[in-house]
Amino acid sequence: MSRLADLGRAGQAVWLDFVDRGFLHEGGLKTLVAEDGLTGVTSNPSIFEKAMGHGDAYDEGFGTFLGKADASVQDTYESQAIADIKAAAADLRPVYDRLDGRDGYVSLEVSPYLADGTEETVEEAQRLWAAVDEPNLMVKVPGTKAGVPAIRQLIADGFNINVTLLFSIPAYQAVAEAYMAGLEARVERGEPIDRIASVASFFISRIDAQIDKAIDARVKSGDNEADALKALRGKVAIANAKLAYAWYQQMIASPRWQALAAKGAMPQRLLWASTGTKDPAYPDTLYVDQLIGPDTVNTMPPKTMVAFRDHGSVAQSLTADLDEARHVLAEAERLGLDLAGVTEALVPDGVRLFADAADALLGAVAGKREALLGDRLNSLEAALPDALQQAGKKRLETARAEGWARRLWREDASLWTGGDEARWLGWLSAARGNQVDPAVLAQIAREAKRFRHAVLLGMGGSSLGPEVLAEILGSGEGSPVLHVLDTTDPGQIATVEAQIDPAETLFIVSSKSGSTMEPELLRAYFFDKSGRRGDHFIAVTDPGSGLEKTARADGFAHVVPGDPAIGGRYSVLSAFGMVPAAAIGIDTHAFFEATAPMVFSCGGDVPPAANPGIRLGAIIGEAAVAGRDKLTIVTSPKLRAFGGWLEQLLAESTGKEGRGIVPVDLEPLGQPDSYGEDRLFVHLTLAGDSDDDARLSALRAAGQPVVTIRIARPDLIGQEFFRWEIATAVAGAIIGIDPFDQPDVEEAKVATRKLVDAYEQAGKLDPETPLAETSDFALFAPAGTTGDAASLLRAHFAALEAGGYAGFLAYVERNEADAAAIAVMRAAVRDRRHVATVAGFGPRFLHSTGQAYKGGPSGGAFLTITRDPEPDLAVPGRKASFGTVQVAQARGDSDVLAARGRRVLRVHLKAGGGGIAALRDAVIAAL
Ligand SMILES: O=P(O)(O)OC[C@H]1O[C@](O)(CO)[C@@H](O)[C@@H]1O
Repeated sequence: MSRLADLGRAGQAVWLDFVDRGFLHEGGLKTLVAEDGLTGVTSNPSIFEKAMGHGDAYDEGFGTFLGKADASVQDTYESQAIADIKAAAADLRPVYDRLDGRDGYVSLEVSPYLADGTEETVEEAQRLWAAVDEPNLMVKVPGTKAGVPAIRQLIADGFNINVTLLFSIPAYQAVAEAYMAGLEARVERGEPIDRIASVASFFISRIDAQIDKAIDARVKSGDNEADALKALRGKVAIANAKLAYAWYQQMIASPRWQALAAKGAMPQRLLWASTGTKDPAYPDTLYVDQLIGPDTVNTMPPKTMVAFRDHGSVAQSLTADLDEARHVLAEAERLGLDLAGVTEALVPDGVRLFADAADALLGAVAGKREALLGDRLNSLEAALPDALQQAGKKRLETARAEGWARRLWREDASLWTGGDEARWLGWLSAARGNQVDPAVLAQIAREAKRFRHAVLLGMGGSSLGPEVLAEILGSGEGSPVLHVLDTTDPGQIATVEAQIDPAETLFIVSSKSGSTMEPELLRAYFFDKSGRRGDHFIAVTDPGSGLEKTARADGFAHVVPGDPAIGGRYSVLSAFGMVPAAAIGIDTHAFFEATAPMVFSCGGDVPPAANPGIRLGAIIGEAAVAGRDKLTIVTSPKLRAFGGWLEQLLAESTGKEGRGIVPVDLEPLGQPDSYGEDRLFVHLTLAGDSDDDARLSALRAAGQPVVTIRIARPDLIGQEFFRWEIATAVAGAIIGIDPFDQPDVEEAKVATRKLVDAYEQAGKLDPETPLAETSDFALFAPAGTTGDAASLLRAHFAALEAGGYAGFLAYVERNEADAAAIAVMRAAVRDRRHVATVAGFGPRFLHSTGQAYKGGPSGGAFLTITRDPEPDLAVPGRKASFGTVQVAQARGDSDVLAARGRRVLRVHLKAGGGGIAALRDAVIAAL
């Protein structure tokens, strides 16, 4: 028999500190059992990282999981770890049976991420115990402050526990106490204690590594105790272990333990861990040779095992030279070597090392998952300037070390401002398709087939998501066509009205708050038009809202509740997106299935660098804080509508407190020299769609940052909703704001309401005096500005500085012609002034980008465009028409923008003038 077997005869169990699939499959463990008398195996996150994080030995096992859309990386890793642990448990089972449960164990560690949570540790240990389901399992639990009460409870509950990360005698004593207390609790309940096994894993080499480092530093610096210090090299850890064992012997002899032993309790053996030498100057069997004694375990890395088999020496060393051990520790103290400090620091250090290993492992599994999913997962590439690349990388590393992915999913508000952010994270779980009842969606889909048209009445988060779904996925066969009305523009309302027959139309009134003015007016208008047919109406609103009451009173076909823990702009994967989707015949079940790979890839178990949402968030957040805060959205033609949704998400979430991201959508692509240093381009492209590749390549070549997101099929657009929600939340954390509120939107709403209420009283809006006029338009601006129309326009654009941006806010019908005229103005301003340009139709943008224009980065100059609505439309039960409300909204918002120090010039297009085309020419002339 080998020297290792001699250790067994000396009373010390030999365990292997290693697990690997190939080794197990080849019968390596069985051989050690047969030839070396091996009686146990330990694993930890680093061991699994070495086994699984490299090479392809586990690919077959991973494959059965990873190909599935909804397999989490954690589950995938764990399934394989558990398979290995079960295989090792099977190999050790004959030992366990032969020794009647006194040995033959295999250890599996709880997640290192839970080391600070008692309850979480207990739950995780229970879960692993059930998953492995082998009597010779030991669950490994760190002996941290939070771990000790968990250990006590787990022992009381009858689990076998290997306590890990013990470095100091006091920490070990606390654990031994917890073990006894756990057993005593069982005795008190009349439960057996004779089959409960536990070991206390005392780490050796890490202590010497730290102490020796301190010794070497002092010797190098010429310490006058150099010789005494040098004499302690490689001795302190062993001395510490010997004294721990001496305490164990006393404890075992105590009446308290003896009482438990009399009831059959097995002692909690001391297990020497970290017994491979790190310092090549030491004999490689040092931490085996010196620590041999009865009722102990030494778990060895394979290398140490090989070395000991070859030249280790077996003697009862653990109890020998105790005085010498005491002397070593006394000397260490005299010389100021801080053993207590070292052993204390090694605990969090050890937790961190295991967490690092777990991150590396989960990251590696996530990488394999990405490869296996292929184009079922949308891809992301980033061509970034060096500084941004580095900042992003650094951020991902900080985010990893600080556990951002886990904290996000754990709804930890300290990731942001520590305010009420946790109340707004319902969108995380909604992304799995469980916010809205599938049976209700199926019913709506069926019922909607009797309508030819569906009109969605809602603003911002209630309209922009459904618009993307309708534009990109379209209606199913036999289902109605969706029209989105997020406006008060009478022309636009009339255009939609002309396309539908209200008697054959389903109206979906969507408002989370149920109190937003525009959908309320539109509901009143179309309810009348439909002949007050409640059965043609569906309301989507948060429980208890005013809209819910109206809908019930008017006999709406459905009132579908939203989740109050989801803000409007994060609501597309909840009822607000899915009800309209179902109504137009989109298979919502299939949609969530197609979205799932991204949801799982962005999971809390996927470390930042491998997490597509956090990766993107790091890029856009770092870009924003570095001044590249104009996130310029470039889409391939079929994805065009996505920009409108994304604008709201980014602007309303991040644009506040003078910080954040100003999204730039639908600005025509220019030559590289048109752009300043404030851009980050994001290109979303659908396979088969045509892009302006030449311009994009030119931008990349000119050193502009370009992120490219590729989408293989239209139904994968759901993945981008989710990826961007995560990215925006993460960018919010980097920018340092609360990404779930919209503090500056309210002010414009209040200003508008004031104007509308005044109108309801007086029958007219307050008169205004134009600053200047042409035959085409009149100009209005806050007091203090003077000049003719041309000079006012010139001054407006001349004031733009690098890093600023020009806004065109048009309170007109949103149609192709006006959009084209605005695009021409934007391109001209961009090319001449080298600033970003944004545009929005009012009041649609008020519920979206309006937040960032008022509350976000300064430097915006806004040209607000209004006109007298002709013909106007009356709102049932109100004096103010749609047209009046729209003008009030424009004026209210302009006032607030001006009050925020933004430059605002309002152009009112005259009836009978040249309209927006004339304004376009005047703007170009003014540049
Ligand atoms: O769904 P609601 O409550 O009508 O709100 C619509 C939109 O208005 C806003 O509150 C801004 O005014 C957005 O955040 C929201 O998406």
